[in-house]
Amino acid sequence: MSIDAATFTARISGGLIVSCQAYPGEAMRDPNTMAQVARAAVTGGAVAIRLQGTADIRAAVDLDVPVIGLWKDGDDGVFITPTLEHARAVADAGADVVALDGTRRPRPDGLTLAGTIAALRETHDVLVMADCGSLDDAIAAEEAGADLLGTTLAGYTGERRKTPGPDLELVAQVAARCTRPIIAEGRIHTPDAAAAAIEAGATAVCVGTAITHPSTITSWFVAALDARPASGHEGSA
Ligand SMILES: CC(=O)N[C@H](C=O)[C@@H](O)[C@H](O)[C@H](O)COP(=O)(O)O
Repeated sequence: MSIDAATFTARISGGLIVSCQAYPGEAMRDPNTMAQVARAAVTGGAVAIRLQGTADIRAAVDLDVPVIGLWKDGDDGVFITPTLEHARAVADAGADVVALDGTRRPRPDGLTLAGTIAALRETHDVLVMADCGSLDDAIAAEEAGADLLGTTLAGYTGERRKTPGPDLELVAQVAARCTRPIIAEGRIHTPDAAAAAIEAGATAVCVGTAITHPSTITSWFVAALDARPASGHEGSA
């Protein structure tokens, strides 16, 4: 399905987008598994789903909420849908919105962000979400023609401190300077943090790890238990 920017924005406004991703080598790295997790998130009220990889996007074509698709190639530098070719493949797989690196860093194919978005639009009727790491990124991405601005890369590009929770200061800065809808994304680990991101000016929030990455969630609980002095009630043998 193709969806226009106004309709998409209305659908996600004030809502929760759930990012369903498993990383290379992980137990849940399987398109059908991710599609099932996505369906469960929709049951819980997700207004849109973010999926990584063309196979995962194709496996979730039956979702009745819009899909934000991306293709991570590597994990260093420009790796979120880094080239026009990646962006076209994500659109071909059926994503309604193509999320791509929205930073000002050089892209591996030598295109600018504006050139990438323009060329993608020549061949595909999709929206573009720019994953940004700073206010300057967001301003440049808006000028380049992005439909949506994400704070996805805040804390990962060297321009912003990696805050323990969401970078609410950046959300507020982007809201004050830019006109495109803002998706607050990155390290939103609690319902209160999600609400705070909307208060800071986000149009919608996107949560990944805290909902869909059981290994990390488990490690949070384990760390909390390990941090306690050894005094648990062990019962009698
Ligand atoms: C920086 C980067 O590579 N972010 C990725 C973007 O798709 C994902 O690994 C994150 O899980 C996603 O942004 C959601 O964030 P969080 O998992 O913190 O809720």
